[in-house]
Amino acid sequence: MSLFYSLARSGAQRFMKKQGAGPVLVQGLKRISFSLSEGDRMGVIGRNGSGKSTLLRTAAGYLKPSGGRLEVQGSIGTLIDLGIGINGERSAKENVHFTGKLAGLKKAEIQAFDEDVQTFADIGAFYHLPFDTYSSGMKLRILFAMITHFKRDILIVDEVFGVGDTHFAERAYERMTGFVHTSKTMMLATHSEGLLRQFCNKCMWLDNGQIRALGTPDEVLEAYHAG
Ligand SMILES: Nc1ncnc2c1ncn2[C@@H]1O[C@H](COP(=O)(O)OP(=O)(O)OP(=O)(O)O)[C@@H](O)[C@H]1O
Repeated sequence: MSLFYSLARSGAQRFMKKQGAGPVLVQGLKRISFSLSEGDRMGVIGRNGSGKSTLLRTAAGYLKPSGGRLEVQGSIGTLIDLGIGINGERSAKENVHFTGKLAGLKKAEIQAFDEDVQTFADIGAFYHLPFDTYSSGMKLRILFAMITHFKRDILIVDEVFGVGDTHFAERAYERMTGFVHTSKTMMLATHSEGLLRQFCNKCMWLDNGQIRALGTPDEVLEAYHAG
């Protein structure tokens, strides 16, 4: 599949129009082709701007491929953006209850969901204040606790761990290990070779929106370091 970002409403487009040029498009992905089976955990590596987030967002269904096709079977849990699916004017507690209701949970299950998120996130009284008032690390704690509460067939995680502190990273790592083993498939964009080796059996190296290498983490990391 391929993906172009359209800059139709941007200043760049207005400038190009004055020059008599056509629509401005940025190619995010170029003829990407891969398949993952149950049990596969693929790490996605590459330099800044290489297309990792674009690939994950497309796989999660937030972006539609401009060409080609995407087939996904199973429920998807994502940790891609620290705001997606959250009402910023509501507290974490209210968001948890809303998400629980939307997922069709019973009252006791929502209560358990609430307690789990509150305990794991450990953000004190902020749990009752609007989400928009949280720091990035606090948002990560809440969202991470929320998505890992549910069992999912497919887990798609972008490099968001960077905003968490060491204390959170240690606990998240532990919870993630358990969670990864209950999900069937995972995609993880990361700059951390530790995470890659710990959680992944496959690795994709993206360069300028294209696949440079696809194989085991050891094979791909070797190629990546060789340049
Ligand atoms: N909303 C957007 N509109 C236009 N172009 C975009 C948009 N988002 C990303 N791009 C472009 O798509 C390409 C891939 O970006 P992407 O964010 O997927 O890279 P990345 O590998 O995740 O980078 P990083 O490691 O910095 O997070 C880049 O050229 C970027 O400028």
